[in-house]
Amino acid sequence: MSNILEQITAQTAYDLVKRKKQVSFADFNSFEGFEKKHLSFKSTLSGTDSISIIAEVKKASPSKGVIRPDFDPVDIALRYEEAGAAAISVLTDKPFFKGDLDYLEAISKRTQLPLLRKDFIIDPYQVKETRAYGADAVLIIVAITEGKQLDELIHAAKEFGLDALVECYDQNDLDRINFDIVDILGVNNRDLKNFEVDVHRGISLLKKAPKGTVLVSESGLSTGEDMALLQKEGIHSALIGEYFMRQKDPGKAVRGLLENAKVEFKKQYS
Ligand SMILES: O=P(O)(O)OC[C@@H](O)[C@@H](O)c1c[nH]c2ccccc12
Repeated sequence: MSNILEQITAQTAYDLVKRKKQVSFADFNSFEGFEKKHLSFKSTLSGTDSISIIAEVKKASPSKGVIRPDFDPVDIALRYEEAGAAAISVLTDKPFFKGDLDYLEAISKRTQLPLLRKDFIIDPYQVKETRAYGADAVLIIVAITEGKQLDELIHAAKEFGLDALVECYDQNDLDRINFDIVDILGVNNRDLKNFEVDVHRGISLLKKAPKGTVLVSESGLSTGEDMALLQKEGIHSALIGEYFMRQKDPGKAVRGLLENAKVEFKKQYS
């Protein structure tokens, strides 16, 4: 793995040493997130026949720089909720995505939707932290883990009452997943070596998961055609950030996309 993920993971490991000194593992027990009732990320994604949208709150990305200069995370999340998003993903990585754990906490106090923490998780400390700041689910990226670390993180998620969205890029990643303990699979359509997006590659990988797995197509999605195609292929959910973040009203964009998805599905597949 020689790409941006390596750089981000190295930075994360470095920052973690400092953070652990500021707040200990045990300190998290008194955080408000532990009092919040857990919302099921998994069932919200798979509860309907039509595609569900995980709408992402993301100010910047390594490939695009600042995407949304005028960034009010709580306002964006509330607009997503009102527009019919199924769940909300919140970037918390600071150095590369200009995210913040405080955004996650602030959003968790205002929305009724399940929240996914999007970060580079390499240590059970971060899993507990995810719950402490009010999330319901955590993203676990297979490619930044080694050996037993992957299963340890998935077990930590269960221990702290979180759903785990386990993310793959390729067959290698997929082969490392133990589907006895993983029930939500994400495939990133974006190749992190050259940032190219291929939705079809993502779909074929997702379809290799065992029956009953909740399937999430991630990245580079923006059209009703994309949504209709995913729905036809039996993919439960689409994770979308940049497209919404570039629209003046991200809520209106979610509503529009859900409507276009229906129109396209009818037009092409029924
Ligand atoms: O903004 P996009 O292209 O709609 O993509 C959203 C999401 O899939 C992307 O942010 C993402 C997918 N996997 C990640 C892992 C870490 C950080 C970010 C991501």
